[in-house]
Amino acid sequence: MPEFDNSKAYVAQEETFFDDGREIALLHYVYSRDDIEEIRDSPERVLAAIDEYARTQKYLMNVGDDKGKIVTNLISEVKPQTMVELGGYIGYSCILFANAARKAGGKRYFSLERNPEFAAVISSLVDLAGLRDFVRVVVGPSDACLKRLHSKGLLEKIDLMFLDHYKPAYKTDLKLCEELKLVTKGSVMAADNVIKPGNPPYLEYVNWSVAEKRKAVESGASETGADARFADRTAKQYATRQGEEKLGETRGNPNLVYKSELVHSYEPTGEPVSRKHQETCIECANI
Ligand SMILES: C[S@@+](CC[C@H](N)C(=O)[O-])C[C@H]1O[C@@H](n2cnc3c(N)ncnc32)[C@H](O)[C@@H]1O
Repeated sequence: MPEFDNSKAYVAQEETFFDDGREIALLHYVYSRDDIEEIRDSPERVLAAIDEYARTQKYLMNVGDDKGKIVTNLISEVKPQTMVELGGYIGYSCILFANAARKAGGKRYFSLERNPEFAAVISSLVDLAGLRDFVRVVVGPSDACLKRLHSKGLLEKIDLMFLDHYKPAYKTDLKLCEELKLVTKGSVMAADNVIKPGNPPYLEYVNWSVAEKRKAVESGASETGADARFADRTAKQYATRQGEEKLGETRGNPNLVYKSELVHSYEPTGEPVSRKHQETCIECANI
């Protein structure tokens, strides 16, 4: 893996690192730039302006340039007609991946974001980037959004899904997509942060055999709360706004088998201390 280029590092992630007004401050930062007219309709320049904010003002929990490349490479390979992301935040991954998916001949990019304020920021920046006709920003909890899009016939199959939202919901949302037949043969999943901070239930699930999954279904084990293996900080990351998280109970489709690959990369800060922890991974799983 090449060394991290420190000149592009985001500022450090402090104790409070989102939902303190910085998302709206980002909008003011972008729209008050002298070069706003040159940025308009250019996804690359909008991304550069977001990166500049996160490098000079405040940290943003974006996928960033390095990990982003893993997914844009996957988009070139998979050429998804329909791509879905779970967790849009301020729209960085949305603009980066929707631009790549549109270039690869795709039809639609759905960005699912629960926080309505963040969703409004995504919409504004997507519009600025000239991607309004390609991207649909959907506001609400991912499971409810997926069910609604499916029941309205707006989403029938997911070719590529980027999971980057509430970590304990990765597994339950994947199972929901299986159950609704949104994820089926040929679908590819790219899951962020599966090693740091880690996602044991998701990794376990995509690596289980059909027999192991059937056994879990038969045991009828309940999954309505965060798995005990998650650190409190991760399980309660959005608790200030959401209170206690309730996960949907889903059976999934135990007959699907995933091929998995772990890809190492860097957080946009280029930090932390030891090399091992510096490496974060995107889990790419396809059926
Ligand atoms: C790490 S950020 C996403 C970053 C974004 N993918 C990027 O790289 O630019 C996680 C986002 O997921 C959202 N989120 C958390 N739980 C969610 C849920 N259950 N459904 C939808 N969005 C959720 C949070 O509000 C937050 O904006």
